[in-house]
Amino acid sequence: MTSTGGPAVSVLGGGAWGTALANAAARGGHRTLIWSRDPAVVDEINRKRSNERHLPGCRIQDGVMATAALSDAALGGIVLAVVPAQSLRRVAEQIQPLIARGTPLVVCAKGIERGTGRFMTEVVAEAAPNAVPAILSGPSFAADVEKGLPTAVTVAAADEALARQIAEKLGTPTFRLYHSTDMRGVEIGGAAKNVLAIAAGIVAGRRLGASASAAIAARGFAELMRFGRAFGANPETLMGLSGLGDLILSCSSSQSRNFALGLALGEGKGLDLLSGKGALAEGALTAEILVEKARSKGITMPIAEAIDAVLGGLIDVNQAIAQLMARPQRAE
Ligand SMILES: NC(=O)C1=CN([C@@H]2O[C@H](COP(=O)(O)OP(=O)(O)OC[C@H]3O[C@@H](n4cnc5c(N)ncnc54)[C@H](O)[C@@H]3O)[C@@H](O)[C@H]2O)C=CC1
Ligand SMILES: O=C(CO)COP(=O)(O)O
Repeated sequence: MTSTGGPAVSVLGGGAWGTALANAAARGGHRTLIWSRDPAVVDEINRKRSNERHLPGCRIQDGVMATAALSDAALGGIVLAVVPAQSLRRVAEQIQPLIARGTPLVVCAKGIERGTGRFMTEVVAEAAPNAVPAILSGPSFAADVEKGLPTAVTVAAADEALARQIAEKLGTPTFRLYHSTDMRGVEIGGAAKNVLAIAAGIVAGRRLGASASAAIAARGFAELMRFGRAFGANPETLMGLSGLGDLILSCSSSQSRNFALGLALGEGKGLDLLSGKGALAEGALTAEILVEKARSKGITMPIAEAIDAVLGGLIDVNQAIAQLMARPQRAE
C-alpha cells in the first residue's frame, strides 16, 4: 500500500502484457491493481483468478485485484500504462485529473502515435502532465514472463534515481530490469522492432531461407539505428535490450504477433488479415508513421518503407522483395 492507501503498483489495461506484468509485480511482493475497461475481465480476474481471453492458462497471483474504477488505479505508487500505443493518449487524458502530481506513469506499449507522430513518453507529457513519464521495453513475451521464464528489459525515466527505483520495484528473480535515462532510445527500440518483425515474418512465410532471415534482421537493425540516432537516441541503448534484444526476439519467433502477421502475408494470405478483431500487431499501426518520421529527417528505411507499402496495398510481397534486392549497391 502507498501512504494514500492505494496499491503499490497499478496496471492500466487487462490484456496479455498488463496481466503478466501485474502478476510479476505481485510475485515481487507488491499489492497490485489492474484497471480494465472490460467488466467481464475485471470479474474474471477477481472471481476466477484467470484471464482466459488475454493470457490463457495464467493463474492470477493472490496480490492482484482488478477494478473498473480508474480513480482507484490512479492511486498506485507506480502506474503502468499497458494499453495499445494508439489508445495511450485517451487513457492518459482520462487519468490526468485523477493522478497525484509526480506519480510515475510507466508506458509499456510499443508504438508511435499515428497522426501526431508523438513518441509514447511525449504522449504522456502532453496528456497527463501531472504524471512523470517513463518507458519500459525489451524482449519479453507476456506468456514467457508469466511462466517465470527469465528475461531482462529496460526501464527509462528522465531522472536516473526514479528509473532505478522503478527497476528495483518491478524486478523479480526471473524478470530483470536495467535502468536508463534514455527514454527516446528505449521507446524507439520497441516501436521500430515491431515493423521490422513483420518483414522477418514475411521472409519466413515465403521460405526465403535462414540467410535471408539473418540479412533482413541485420539490415533492419541498421535502419533502427539510423532512425534512433536522428531522433536523439543513444546508440548504446539501441544496441541493448529494447533495440537489438527485442529485434532478435521478434524477428525469430512466431510467438511474436508482428512476426506472425508477416508470416501469414508471406504465405500468401491477403490484407483482409488486418481488418477485424485479430491479435494486436502494433507494427502494422506504426509502419506508416515510422516511415513518415524517417522521411522528415531525410533517413532512408527501405525495409520499413517496403512493409508500409505492402500493408497499404501499394505493392505485393513479391514486388517488395524484388525492390529490396534491386536497390543500388552501396557501402555497408
Ligand atoms: N503481449 C506481449 O507479449 C507484450 C506486449 N507489449 C505491448 O503492450 C501493449 C499492450 O499489448 P497486449 O497487452 O499484448 O495487448 P492485448 O490486446 O492483449 O490487450 C490490450 C488491452 O488494452 C485494452 N484497451 C485497448 N484500448 C483501450 C482503451 N482505449 N481504454 C482502456 N483499455 C483499452 C484492451 O481492452 C485490452 O485489455 C502493446 O503496445 C504491446 O506492443 C509489450 C511487451 C510484451
Ligand atoms: O514486444 C513483444 C516482445 O518483446 C511482443 O511482441 P509482439 O507484440 O510482436 O507479440
